[in-house]
Amino acid sequence: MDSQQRSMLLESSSLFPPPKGIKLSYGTAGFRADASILQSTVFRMGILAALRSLKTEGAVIGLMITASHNKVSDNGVKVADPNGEMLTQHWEPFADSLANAPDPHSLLQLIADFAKKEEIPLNGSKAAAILLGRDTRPSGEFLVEAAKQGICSVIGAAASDMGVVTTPQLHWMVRARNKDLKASASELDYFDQVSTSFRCLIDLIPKKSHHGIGKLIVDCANGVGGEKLRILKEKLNWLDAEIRNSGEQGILNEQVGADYVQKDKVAPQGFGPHDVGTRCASLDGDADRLVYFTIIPNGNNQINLVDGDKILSLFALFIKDQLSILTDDKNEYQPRVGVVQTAYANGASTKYLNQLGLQVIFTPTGVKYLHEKAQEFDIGIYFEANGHGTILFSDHSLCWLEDRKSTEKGLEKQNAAKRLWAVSKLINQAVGDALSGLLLVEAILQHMGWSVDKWNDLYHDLPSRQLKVKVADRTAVVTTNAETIVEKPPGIQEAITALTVKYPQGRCFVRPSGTEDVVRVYAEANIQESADELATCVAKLVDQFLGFHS
Ligand SMILES: CC(=O)N[C@H]1[C@@H](OP(=O)(O)O)O[C@H](CO)[C@@H](O)[C@@H]1O
Ligand SMILES: [Mg+2]
Repeated sequence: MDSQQRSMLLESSSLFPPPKGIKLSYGTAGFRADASILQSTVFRMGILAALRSLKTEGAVIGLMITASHNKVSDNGVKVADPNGEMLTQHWEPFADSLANAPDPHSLLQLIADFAKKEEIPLNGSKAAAILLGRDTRPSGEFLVEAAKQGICSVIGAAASDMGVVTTPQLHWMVRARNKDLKASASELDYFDQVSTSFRCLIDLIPKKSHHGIGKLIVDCANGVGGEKLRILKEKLNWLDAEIRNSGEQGILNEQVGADYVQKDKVAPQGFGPHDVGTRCASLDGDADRLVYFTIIPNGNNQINLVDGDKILSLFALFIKDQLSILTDDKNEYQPRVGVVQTAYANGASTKYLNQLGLQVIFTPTGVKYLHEKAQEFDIGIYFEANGHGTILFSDHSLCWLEDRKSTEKGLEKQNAAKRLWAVSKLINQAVGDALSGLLLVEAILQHMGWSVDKWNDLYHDLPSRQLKVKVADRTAVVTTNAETIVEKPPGIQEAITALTVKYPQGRCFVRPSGTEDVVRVYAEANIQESADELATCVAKLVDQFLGFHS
């Protein structure tokens, strides 16, 4: 590292002292904490993003400032790699050390050692490019400034501020700039691609199933999704959607949004008995999660939840149908389709997907794991139960589709190829995206002529319950087998198993959250009372083993 670089880093980092007595961790989805303590972390992630760009031959790297579904006073930061995916896991320990370095000199030493090990040129000879985005949190403004200062303290690095965007939009732009070589890919290009491919799917609907499926109402969590959906709606003359909770009045994520709706299984604020019978959807604060629901008549705000597992099942079914039109000759090339879930997937969904003849694979929680697994297939579909997911198409499957849609003689086959091609353009190839996911759900329902109830009837969820337990040190919980078994502390797994076997169709697991300071408990059983009871008993167990008892 040359001396100018050294002094720039020392000088700028002295302006951003880290919070005292707090250990930060990159976690399931980047750093998250109360926004007031995050300036130094975001500044340092600006440096990391610049180093990552230098390491990847000047590829564009993304830096998103968001705390997703967490409360408005929180914020967070995560890095997007060149193809728009989450930062490579191999750099996470470096992110942790950077965030926790106690003073400018130790920070400098860490950077120098890491740059040497990774052979990153730090002499100003190469350029680095970073795209910045943020959600609607007020703290985003000053945190973006901290990120810019971090980026600018690496010689040769330049930041482009994309302003307020959804998390998936930022990932999409990063990918487009690197992979599709659209150097100027912007939000407008995103809207163009998404709306064009959506229209293409609608135009390809066979005439006989062309009957309306009625209005959709979307809860936008008082976050960034409201404004973006409004823009999309203007571009699409076919989208009968009413936008609610767009942030003009209510508070971000407060009794609204996909996380609230999915975890508490109640209607968000602003929804009520007058919405009975209407198809409703909910986005989270940064619009990378999507769930659907309907309001139960006289149900005291209770809902029928149509979660990520059911969105996954709808997508899988549609893709399977189109592929079977396209490849009815068994001698033909058959793309390998795979489905990826986590332990939070409802057992009934896994059973349904298996019955469809699909290969289902489990990974630990966190889209970085699901995404990685889905990439092993020609068409990989992944979803977390909470509504985060997408469909990945391999380069090989895209070439095949491209060829089939132009050379195929039969109209039906040609249309099936065109539909699958449009799906690959509509659905975000970088990360789960509530807006493009919503448009794909709407297009498929319209294609099938299905009501939301018909969709929800694909299978019936096993009753489940999720609880959180505050413990002294959640890192004391170590799990294995895609988080379904607890290895440490010793004895707790045996106790959980002994409780679980008492309930018909019982399934239960615990794991430390990667985004909150809690241990999560998940229980499933044949009836709701049993799922509730099992979850409560296991939560007590967790408290006995790990609670604040001296
Ligand atoms: C049970 C649950 O919903 N967990 C969520 C939550 O992670 P935890 O590690 O469980 O806190 O936030 C992650 C990031 O948004 C998301 O990927 C994950 O699915
Ligand atoms: Mg989110």
